[in-house]
Amino acid sequence: MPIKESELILNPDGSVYHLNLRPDNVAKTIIFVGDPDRVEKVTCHFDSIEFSTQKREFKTQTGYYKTKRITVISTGIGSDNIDIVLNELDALFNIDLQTRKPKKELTSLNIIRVGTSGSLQKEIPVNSVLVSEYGLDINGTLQFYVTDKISHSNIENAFINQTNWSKNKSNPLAIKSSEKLFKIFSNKNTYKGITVTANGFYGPQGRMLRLPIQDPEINSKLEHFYFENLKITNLEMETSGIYGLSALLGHHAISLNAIIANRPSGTFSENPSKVIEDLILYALNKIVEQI
Ligand SMILES: O=P(O)(O)O[C@H]1O[C@H](CO)[C@@H](O)[C@H]1O
Ligand SMILES: O=c1cc[nH]c(=O)[nH]1
Repeated sequence: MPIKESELILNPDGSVYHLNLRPDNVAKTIIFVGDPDRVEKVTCHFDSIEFSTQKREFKTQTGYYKTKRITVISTGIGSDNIDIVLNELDALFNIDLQTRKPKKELTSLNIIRVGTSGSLQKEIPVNSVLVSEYGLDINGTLQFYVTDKISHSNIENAFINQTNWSKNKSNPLAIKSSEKLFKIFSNKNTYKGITVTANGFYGPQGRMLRLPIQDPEINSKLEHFYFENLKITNLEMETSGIYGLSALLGHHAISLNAIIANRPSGTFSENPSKVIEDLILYALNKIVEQI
């Protein structure tokens, strides 16, 4: 049965609904950034750009960095947007948009997030780079999918017990990064760990301005969480969604975090642009050399 028009929505020009992209606009290696202005901070290093478009917060450019065709797309803020971006990107490659049927031969994408994040460990300072070994979803997006084959219940149960996680919050899901990409992007200078993906920047990341939060001790609990040799290292808003949907759809994903805040010491980078710029170049060169 073809997928109905209300489920897979195409624009009059045949592009997918939110991203405004057609299959030939997108490379198989895709860099995700949050901020639409960060797209050009990546593509300014390209040798050529063949395609650009933007709809809402989703800005896309495709071109060549050295010998490699790469697409850069901004996802905006939050896992709700990741749900849109990953489903529509996957549709571009793995659903025949004419017949509206899934293809028999599926394409696996390489997805590299270049994002910013706040460290939860004193010894992971601002201006460092962290590669997320796991994404821990506390925002509920992945709970709408069937995740039992990709989630790690031993980590999730340890998390619920150690944090005395409220039943009123969505159940956490722990999802592993792509082993292939983790090996490529981590090195002796990068940190690694469990990245918690929250559904907000303030209360959901333990920040209190004027409003009290349900668990004022949550960040200290995250900081002290352990499971075997794993620690929770940082907080941001997209990684677990990218890991979960990529794993379910058969794509490889890795999340690279420029650490711009250190929550236990209360510090913020004096020059966040520099660590992001360095991370962009690091990611581009690894892609060309090893993907
Ligand atoms: O720098 P980006 O990629 O946007 O990532 C982080 O910054 C935003 C919050 O300021 C959230 O999207 C968070 O995940
Ligand atoms: O603390 C931080 C810093 C960047 N992005 C986040 O989501 N949290």
